[in-house]
Amino acid sequence: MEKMMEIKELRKEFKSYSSRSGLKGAFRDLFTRNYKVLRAVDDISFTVRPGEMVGYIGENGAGKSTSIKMLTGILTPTSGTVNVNGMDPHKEREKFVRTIGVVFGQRSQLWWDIAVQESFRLLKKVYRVSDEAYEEHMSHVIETLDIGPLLDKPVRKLSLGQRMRCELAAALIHNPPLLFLDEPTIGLDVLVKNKIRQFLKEINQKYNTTILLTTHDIADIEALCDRVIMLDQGKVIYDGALDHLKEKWMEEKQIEFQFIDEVSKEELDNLTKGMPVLWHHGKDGWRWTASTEDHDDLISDLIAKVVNALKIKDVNVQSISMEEIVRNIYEEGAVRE
Ligand SMILES: Nc1ncnc2c1ncn2[C@@H]1O[C@H](COP(=O)(O)OP(=O)(O)OP(=O)(O)O)[C@@H](O)[C@H]1O
Repeated sequence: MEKMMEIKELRKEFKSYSSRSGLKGAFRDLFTRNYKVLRAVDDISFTVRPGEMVGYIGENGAGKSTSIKMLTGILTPTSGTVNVNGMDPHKEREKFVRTIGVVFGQRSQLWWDIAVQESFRLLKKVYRVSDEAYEEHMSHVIETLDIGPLLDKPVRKLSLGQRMRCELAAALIHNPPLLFLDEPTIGLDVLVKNKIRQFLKEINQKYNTTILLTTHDIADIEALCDRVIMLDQGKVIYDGALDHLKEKWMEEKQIEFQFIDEVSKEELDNLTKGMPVLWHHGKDGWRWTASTEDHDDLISDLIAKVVNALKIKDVNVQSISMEEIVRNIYEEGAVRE
């Protein structure tokens, strides 16, 4: 099997030093420091084939950025091995960066004060892209992303959506076989989001570009990725098809109750003892959601029990959304078999 990325037992630990109090403590700190070890990435392994679009997701602090930094050669692993596009990203850094494109939503690789076009021209030089290759490839990119009218504007004059489209174009100047995208649609309106998603699909189809996509917007993943890798506390807790996740969780129903009086979780748990129900807190103490299996009898039973015991203002039965599925999985920290 051909591989674009092969990650084995990858680990990154950070040491954080704590200082002791007082003068004596400070004196001791001179000789021996107390430190704690935080394992941000905890022996993760996976492979990615050429042309795959993989959603790389997890809660804040799950270890996504740290692992991507290792995959792009910015950080060295504590242990484990990384092979991306046939190289060790850290050891062969110069050669390596020519073969990848990176978009970090929050950081720009365009120069703030000069026209977008000038940034593109500089990057073209850095990546040693020939005029012909640039013309052929970029005229299409510029057209599809609809950034022609922006090219002579300095980046600082662009809106976020305009800038993100230019960032994407910049990451593609050398037509890399591999793209790392970190929150490429954050803060954008739906139209721009769709345009970017459409564009990513296109380049994936046209050039078989491999894409690793980090996002908190599950709709990005639904639109683009057949596969998701989910991290939690530095570990891979799910690696597989998004559809499969849906199948496992979609059989659920969410029943949202709005109560007249405040209720506690204990009360609700007691009430539905013996039933396959998980209670989640809503926006306030009056709102609770019960997740349960999708059987009519069960749902009627559950509602009947709650309504008999507690005064309710409103009740609402819904199928679970992808966002919620992911949130539930994060909360439980594991994927049910
Ligand atoms: N340079 C560092 N020194 C010490 N701890 C760090 C460092 N970088 C990250 N961490 C810690 O490692 C853990 C993983 O962080 P990381 O940034 O990889 O998470 P993330 O999944 O990318 O989160 P987010 O979605 O917020 O970007 C966190 O607990 C973070 O505080």
